[in-house]
Amino acid sequence: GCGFSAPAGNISGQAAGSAGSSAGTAGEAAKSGSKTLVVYYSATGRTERVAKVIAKERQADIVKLVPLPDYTEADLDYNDTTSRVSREHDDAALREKIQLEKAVPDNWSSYDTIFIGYPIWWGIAAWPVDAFVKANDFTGKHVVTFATAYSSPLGNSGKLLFEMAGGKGQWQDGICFTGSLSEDKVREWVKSLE
Ligand SMILES: Cc1cc2nc3c(=O)[nH]c(=O)nc-3n(C[C@H](O)[C@H](O)[C@H](O)COP(=O)(O)O)c2cc1C
Repeated sequence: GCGFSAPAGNISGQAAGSAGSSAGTAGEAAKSGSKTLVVYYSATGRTERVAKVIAKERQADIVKLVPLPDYTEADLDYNDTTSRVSREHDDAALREKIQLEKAVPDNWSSYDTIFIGYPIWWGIAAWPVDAFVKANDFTGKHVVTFATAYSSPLGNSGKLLFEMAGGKGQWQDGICFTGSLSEDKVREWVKSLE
């Protein structure tokens, strides 16, 4: 078995754009000169939803990682042992060959905090993120990982990415959102980091 079960429910719709303002957060960030970037990969949109809430909450820039070529629905079929993800899962050499449309975000050196988001694939970070982590220097940066999954935790996904980054930067395990996504829960988590 693949060790994970189907989601308990669909993404629950939360009204976007609450009346709450994050101006205070932005003000504090501006004062300390801190600049945040949210970088994510998302195959089916769940991690993207979380990433957008984080970026809004932190007044951060946001960048989506796009694999070249991108994954089709058939590529993502983990029940098919011959699908692209299944073959990549079985063969680390294939994972290492994955290219991104753009691996180095614009103005990389201007950010001191980087949120990295990804879906959990077979217990680890979806591997399109690997190419991003390997292509950038995290020296002096504070990194927070986050993920979405049906049921799996972050596990050692963050530790593995930290190793791929050559042990550079100050990395902190964030959170893995499972089951139905709640934008309120994402906001709560972001606030708890401050
Ligand atoms: C190839 C593949 C492997 C997956 N492996 C796991 C897993 O090990 N544990 C889990 O809980 N969910 C797993 N899932 C489910 C995804 O983690 C989950 O649907 C995630 O929220 C998708 O995020 P996205 O919409 O940003 O791509 C897997 C999905 C795919 C496509």
